[in-house]
Amino acid sequence: MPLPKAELHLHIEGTLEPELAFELAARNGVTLPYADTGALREAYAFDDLQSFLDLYYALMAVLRTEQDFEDLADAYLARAAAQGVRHAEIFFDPQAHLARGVPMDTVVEGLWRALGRSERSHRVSTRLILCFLRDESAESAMETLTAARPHLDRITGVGLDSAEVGHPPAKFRAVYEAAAALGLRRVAHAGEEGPPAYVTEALDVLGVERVDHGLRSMEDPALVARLVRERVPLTLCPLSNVRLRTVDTLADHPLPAMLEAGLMCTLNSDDPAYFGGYAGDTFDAVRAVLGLTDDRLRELARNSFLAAFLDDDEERRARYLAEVDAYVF
Ligand SMILES: Nc1ncnc2[nH]cnc12
Ligand SMILES: [Zn+2]
Repeated sequence: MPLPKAELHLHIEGTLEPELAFELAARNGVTLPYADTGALREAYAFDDLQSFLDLYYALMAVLRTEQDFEDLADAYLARAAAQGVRHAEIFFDPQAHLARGVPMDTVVEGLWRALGRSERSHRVSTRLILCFLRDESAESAMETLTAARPHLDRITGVGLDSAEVGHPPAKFRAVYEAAAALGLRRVAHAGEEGPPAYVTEALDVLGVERVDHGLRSMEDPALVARLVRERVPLTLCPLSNVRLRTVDTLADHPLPAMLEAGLMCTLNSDDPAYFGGYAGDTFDAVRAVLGLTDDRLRELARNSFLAAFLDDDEERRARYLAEVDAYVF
């Protein structure tokens, strides 16, 4: 039985496995520029974040109907459950779909068809987090939030993703203020490829409660001290960092140093269909390669539930934490 855990950094579009991509392409009459799943997998050799994003956005062409989004989310939840995920906070990128003529309604309601029954079908509780694309304009982000207004009963928070460098968090001050006024929780990618100053800005200007990645915080000792002091959760994604070449190899990943420094780290899979592993695979990999002790793995699992947006269901959080404490490695 795998260690119980929460997944807090997961792009649902990044769970699109090649097999499902071809199935949806056939269903929707979309022609993919790859002969088969093997040829598509061969394209998964990335130089950096942008080279990944180019393929990630291109493959979304197969996602058209509510059924497609439901199937995508259902496939993810089944895989996650098999790897010990008990709670998943799932990002989605509505602007990438709106730009292709797929309405917000189709995306949110399609995802919700899977998420709304996930506790029964997979024993996984869920939250949905709407991400703004930071390489689009601040006005577009605000329009997206407005388009999401009728669906806020399904949406727990907002996030910020896509190409980081050159798109500092402060660009999105107004939309984060509007999101906070609507009662939405706030997270943002920062310090993945961008500098530590973006992490500080995400905290101070956007008011984020968790930092997605935050890897480059390690370059700034004063920032590390602050993150430790304020117990800011970082949603780390080591397999993603290797595939996008922010670290050379998994053995070079700063996770052990980050834990040693007292940072509140969590382990996540980011875009598992592209980066070679889901949540359980990620735990297995860091255990094998970085030699983390059972106590450290338990700490990472506990952190994931402590950092989850479960404030409206503390009983559930306590149950999940008890499952972690009772786990025998
Ligand atoms: N790792 C990542 N960084 C930024 N934007 C993303 N969108 C999907 N995956 C992402
Ligand atoms: Zn991400």
